[in-house]
Amino acid sequence: MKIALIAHDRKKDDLIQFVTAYKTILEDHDLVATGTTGQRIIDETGLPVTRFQSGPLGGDQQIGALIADNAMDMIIFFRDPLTAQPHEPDVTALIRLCDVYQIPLATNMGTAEVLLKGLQEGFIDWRLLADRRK
Ligand SMILES: O=C(CO)COP(=O)(O)O
Repeated sequence: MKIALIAHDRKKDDLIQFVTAYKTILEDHDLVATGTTGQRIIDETGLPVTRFQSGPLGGDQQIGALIADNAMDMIIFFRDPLTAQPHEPDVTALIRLCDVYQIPLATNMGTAEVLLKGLQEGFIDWRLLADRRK
């Protein structure tokens, strides 16, 4: 499965903690991330990650484009609900595309845990039936 990992600045420590805790699940999958988040995951967990642009520079939109191409299976996006983001429209657009294309999306650690445990149990296997371009 192709999984996107994204965190706003004040949530990056939480995401690193989460990725470290679930490394044994995540290492079996194809990971992508926005720029700064991806670099921290690489540096601090050793997992291979394909990095896109930083969020404010278009990274959310690049990941959204993969959703529209049916090339993304799950989004884990630890948003900061208490800080205004300069690229809020991009964040909203990414979340909207998850809803347009029925892509599992977690915006906090509680839901992310459920999604990864569901992934491990095969609950997301229906994505394998999707018509994939990549
Ligand atoms: O801003 C982000 C998501 O909207 C995350 O971008 P970075 O991973 O580059 O900090």
